[in-house]
Amino acid sequence: MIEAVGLTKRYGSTVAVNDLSFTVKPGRVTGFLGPNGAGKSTTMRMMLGLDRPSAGKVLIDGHPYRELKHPLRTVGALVEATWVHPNRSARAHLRWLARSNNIPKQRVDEVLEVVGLEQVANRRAGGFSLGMSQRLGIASALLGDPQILLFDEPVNGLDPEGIHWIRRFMQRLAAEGRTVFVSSHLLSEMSLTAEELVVVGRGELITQCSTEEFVESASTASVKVRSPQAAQLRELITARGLSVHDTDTREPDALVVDGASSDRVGEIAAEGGIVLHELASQRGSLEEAFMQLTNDSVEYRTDSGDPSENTTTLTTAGK
Ligand SMILES: Nc1ncnc2c1ncn2[C@@H]1O[C@H](COP(=O)(O)OP(=O)(O)OP(=O)(O)O)[C@@H](O)[C@H]1O
Repeated sequence: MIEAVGLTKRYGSTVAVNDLSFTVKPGRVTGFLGPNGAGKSTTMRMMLGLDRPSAGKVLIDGHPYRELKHPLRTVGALVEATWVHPNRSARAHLRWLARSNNIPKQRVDEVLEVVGLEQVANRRAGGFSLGMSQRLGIASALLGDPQILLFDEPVNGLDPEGIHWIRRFMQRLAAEGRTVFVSSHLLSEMSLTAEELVVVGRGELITQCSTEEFVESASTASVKVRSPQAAQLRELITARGLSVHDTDTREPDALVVDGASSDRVGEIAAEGGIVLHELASQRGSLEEAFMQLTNDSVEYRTDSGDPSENTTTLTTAGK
């Protein structure tokens, strides 16, 4: 389990992470979702003891990373492109890593097999594709057989097959009972990968909830309806307090009703004896709605008044 408690990181006047508290539980993939610059990498670096919090703490199974007796056996991470000597083979790289961490040599072949690199294990890692390098990075993270795994934007730059593989692989690790925490700036990607989400915007927590709940709240529901009696239908719907507008293409016989189900619109039409030619639920773009949510929910406010106070605070509006 990972616990962030009041985690804060300031770089001069920039507040990269502000009073962030959340919990990541084992047995499921938890997505760490936020637009670029939201503070995800900074948070992950603090989790791994690579950066020191300005305030607050992160506990890994109850301990700060720096106090872990066997860090590699507790947490595995893929946080940035793994450095590999280009002339070294994947196997040699992993053996070197295992040796320097007192991990038995046979574990190297196990992890090579788990990530599907056994066929290319003796090839120079310098000639690996991005997808293969990611697999090698994951093999390194798995060397110590850790129960906790952190991945920072693992699918960036991968082709669809590579993305699919990583997604399935993370789900498999979670199904084995591990704690899997993975960052992304794409809600569409996280909605396919993660069961639980920790959502951040400009360093602050927006929400922690199930992916299903978040997708539901982030996407705007509307209904498109086409009728030869559109004007009459518009009146009936408006009279019931619902908001109606034209379609983007301004079709004369079509209307869009916001925030209503197709059932409700169909019932209203039936009550008025109105003929319908089309009745279709529509979902706004998930990504657009998410950007809106994360942009709207936080705003930067530089404290004025006291010039000695060189901090930027973040205010959460509309929580
Ligand atoms: N070493 C640093 N010095 C100064 N500012 C930093 C440093 N590292 C991060 N920041 C700032 O902190 C904020 C959060 O950055 P961070 O990289 O953690 O975000 P992110 O959510 O991981 O975004 P991305 O997906 O773009 O990497 C940004 O405004 C960034 O410019």
